[in-house]
Amino acid sequence: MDAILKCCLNGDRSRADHPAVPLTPAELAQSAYDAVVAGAVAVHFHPRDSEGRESLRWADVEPAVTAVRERCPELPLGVSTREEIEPDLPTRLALLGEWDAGPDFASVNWHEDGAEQIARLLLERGIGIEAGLFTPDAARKFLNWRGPVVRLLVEAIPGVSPGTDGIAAAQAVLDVLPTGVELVVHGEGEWAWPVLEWARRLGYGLRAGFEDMLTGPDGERVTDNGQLVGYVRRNR
Ligand SMILES: C[C@H](N)CC(=O)CC(=O)O
Repeated sequence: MDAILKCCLNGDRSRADHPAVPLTPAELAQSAYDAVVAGAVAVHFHPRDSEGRESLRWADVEPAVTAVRERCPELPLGVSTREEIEPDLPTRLALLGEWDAGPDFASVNWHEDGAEQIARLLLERGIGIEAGLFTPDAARKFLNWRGPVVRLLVEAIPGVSPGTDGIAAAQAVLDVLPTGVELVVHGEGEWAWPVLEWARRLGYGLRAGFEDMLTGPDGERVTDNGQLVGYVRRNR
C-alpha cells in the first residue's frame, strides 16, 4: 500500500499569511477538492467561526465537515482539537461532546493536558484518533494509551519540538515509537520541506498544505493547496 498523502488545508493560518488560505465551508470544500485532484487521499482542517477564528463549536464544525463531504464524498476528513482553540479543558470537552456525525477523525495533541480524556470522548462519538506527537515526551506518554488510533502524526514544530532542525526533531520522536504503526511525518514552517523530503525517502506518510508551509520547496509562490500537494505528488 502507498504511504498516505494528506493535505492540511488551513491550520491556524489567516489571509494575512496567504490570500488563498481557506476559511469558510465553501472555501474548505473547494480547497479539499483541489487537493484531491492533486493527489491527496485525506484532509485535515481547522473549522472557523463567522469571524474566521478557529472554532470547536459544532455550529461551526458541522457546516465545514458537511461542505467538504458533499464536495468530496469518499474523502476521509479530519479536524483539529488543539488546546489553543479553547484552552479551558472542561469547556473543550463540553464542546467536543456536542459533535454529532462528526469528522472521520480528529487530531489530539498528546502533549496537551487531557489528551486521553479527549481521545476517549471522541472515540465514544465514533470519531477516530490521530495522535499528534510533537516531542519525545509526548511519544512516551502516548505509549501508555491502550485505545485505537487511525494513525500517528510525528510533527516537527519549530519552537515546540526539541531539536536544532526538523529532521532531528522528527527522528527523536520516531526513536520512541514502535515499528509497524501507520505514521505521517511532517514539519512546519522552515522545517516543512526538509522534513517532507526526508520522510518521503524513508517511505513515511506525508502531509502538505497551508497549515505547514506557505511556499513551494524552493520558496516559490504558490496559488493554492493543490499546488503544494502537487509538489509532493510529483516527487514520489
Ligand atoms: C496549529 C499547528 N499547526 C499544529 C497543531 O496544533 C496541530 C493540529 O492540531 O492541527
